[in-house]
Amino acid sequence: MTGKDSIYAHEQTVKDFTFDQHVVEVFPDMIQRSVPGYATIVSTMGKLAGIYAQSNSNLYDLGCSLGAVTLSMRRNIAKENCKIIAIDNSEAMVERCKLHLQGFRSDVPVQVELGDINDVALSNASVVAMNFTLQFISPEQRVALLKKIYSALKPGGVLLLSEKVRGEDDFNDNLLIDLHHDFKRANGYSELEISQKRTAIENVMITDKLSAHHERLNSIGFKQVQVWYQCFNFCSLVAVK
Ligand SMILES: Nc1ncnc2c1ncn2[C@@H]1O[C@H](C[S@+](CC[C@H]([NH3+])C(=O)[O-])CC(=O)[O-])[C@@H](O)[C@H]1O
Ligand SMILES: O=C(O)C(=O)Cc1ccccc1
Repeated sequence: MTGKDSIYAHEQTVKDFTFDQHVVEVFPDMIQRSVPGYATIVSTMGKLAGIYAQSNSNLYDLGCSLGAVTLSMRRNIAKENCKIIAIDNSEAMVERCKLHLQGFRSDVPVQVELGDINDVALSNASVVAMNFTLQFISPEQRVALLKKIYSALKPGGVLLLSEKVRGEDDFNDNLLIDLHHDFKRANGYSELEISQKRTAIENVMITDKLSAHHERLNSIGFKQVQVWYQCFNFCSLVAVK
């Protein structure tokens, strides 16, 4: 059903990256070959959701794409009366996500919604997952979104946040970028693909330093902020209310 990512294989006038139908068609291959440890991150976010899920609460997957984290969380929820709400603002993603989820059975209800996570209301949450989504939110909207998430979380609830990060200084940023590009080369991406993709995401994906994530989450009120995964510039952390 889905194919190999060759979106930037041919020289082109590179436009800003969007999550359109072409991207949907190759998304599983793209993310797997672009994010070191993606499968581990998704499965571990499911396990963490299983640990932190509370009975009679909502679990959110914000920027759900094809629902990988939703499926992983759903496999691990053992508490009663939990509901997963998966939200994405790409119509193409949401449509494919709904089809994808129909292929699996579970007693945990899932609601897939088309919406901008900056605008949707969140409530009664024990788990909020954002797997590589915050980096696509404009920097000036990030604090407001994280405050909204914090308010929606029940005591003891968690934010599961994965992000591509900027190195702490220029030298280390370039080191992480070089190591990531080696990873992409090893996964079959050409120099042209790597460089054109970099141009495409330049204006739409603004990364923060890991230290900035810590500072922002602490200042919003999260009690424990723990990085549980890092490979090159890809991190995942758990922040408890
Ligand atoms: N304002 C917004 N509102 C809602 N969705 C948004 C917004 N901005 C971007 N998105 C959505 O966030 C997703 C980011 S991909 C997440 C991978 C997934 N979590 C996974 O575990 O496979 C990461 C990547 O491809 O780098 C896309 O589907 C966007 O449409
Ligand atoms: O494709 C890349 O090289 C990226 O760095 C983009 C990216 C970042 C985080 C998750 C998925 C894709």
